[in-house]
Amino acid sequence: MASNSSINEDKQIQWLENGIVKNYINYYDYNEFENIQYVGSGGFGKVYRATLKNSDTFVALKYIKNNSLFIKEIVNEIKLLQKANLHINIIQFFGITKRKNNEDTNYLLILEYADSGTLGEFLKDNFNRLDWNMKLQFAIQIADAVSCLHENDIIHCDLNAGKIIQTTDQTCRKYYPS
Ligand SMILES: Nc1ncnc2c1ncn2[C@@H]1O[C@H](COP(=O)(O)OP(=O)(O)OP(=O)(O)O)[C@@H](O)[C@H]1O
Repeated sequence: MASNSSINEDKQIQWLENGIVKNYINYYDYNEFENIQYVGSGGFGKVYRATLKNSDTFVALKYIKNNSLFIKEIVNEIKLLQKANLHINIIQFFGITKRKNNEDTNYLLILEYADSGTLGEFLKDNFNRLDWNMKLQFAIQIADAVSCLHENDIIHCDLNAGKIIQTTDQTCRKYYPS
């Protein structure tokens, strides 16, 4: 008899596969990515930087470990990201891809790539150089993004300077609503 966790896992995988077939989730073939480089690890898996073939634009590929807990997590993250996908200070979600790993299939989220590290790293190096105008800009952007999350009934639960990542344009900060 199938256990509860494997039934749940099947349901989550079904949701992902339906999303691909019915086009409520954009799907990209893993072979379309190149220049794949490791960026860092989090609680749920690893993050890589990559480009799509024939494109110079970087994306982040967030690999989620393959078991029922993490499949649930990836489905949850996709639902959250799709709700808050249009805010300038929230990392954009582009779709998913799949990577075959022997018998297993791993799903990866395709996200906008933030190329300038975390706000925490930035503050470590620049804290004494910040003027009030910059501090105000940070506060406005953070409050604006959090307000967008709350309008969509999302609570971040772990917002800190290590979870805020930056793009080259140092005036634009991005948040990841997981
Ligand atoms: N879209 C992205 N662009 C650039 N770097 C990213 C992106 N997403 C995550 N990273 C970096 O990859 C690393 C792992 O991120 P990840 O989101 O998996 O872990 P985390 O921030 O600890 O959150 P979690 O609570 O999900 O474990 C971190 O160093 C993070 O700054």
